[in-house]
Amino acid sequence: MDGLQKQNEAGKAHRLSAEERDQLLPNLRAVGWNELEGRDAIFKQFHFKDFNRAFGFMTRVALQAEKLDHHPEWFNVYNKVHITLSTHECAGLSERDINLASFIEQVAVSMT
Ligand SMILES: C[C@H](O)[C@H](O)[C@H]1CNC2=NC(N)=NC(=O)C2=N1
Repeated sequence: MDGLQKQNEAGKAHRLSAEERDQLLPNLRAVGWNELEGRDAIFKQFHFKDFNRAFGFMTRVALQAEKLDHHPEWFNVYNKVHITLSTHECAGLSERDINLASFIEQVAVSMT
């Protein structure tokens, strides 16, 4: 299945409404995700024990990102991984970002 088919199946992404944000963001805020200023995106910094853990985490996230056809913007130095999530298609935060962030949290918990 190609990216376009997957996107059509998933439907077109829409920017989350204020009500959707009120419902979906508190859980992520509680575990350290924050909205960026000046851009409709969410951001979190992860710290691992060492590079092996950080890169193992990134590998697992990368495989899922490819499956979802939704990819993180990220930055890694040694044991730190900084992640920004946003949706190009709607130029802002969509449910796809919330879903990927939730998956990332599960992986992070299993790596620490
Ligand atoms: C053509 C391709 O399906 C799109 O560009 C996908 C790929 N990965 C993506 N990742 C993210 N974070 N946002 C997107 O809108 C997005 N779109």
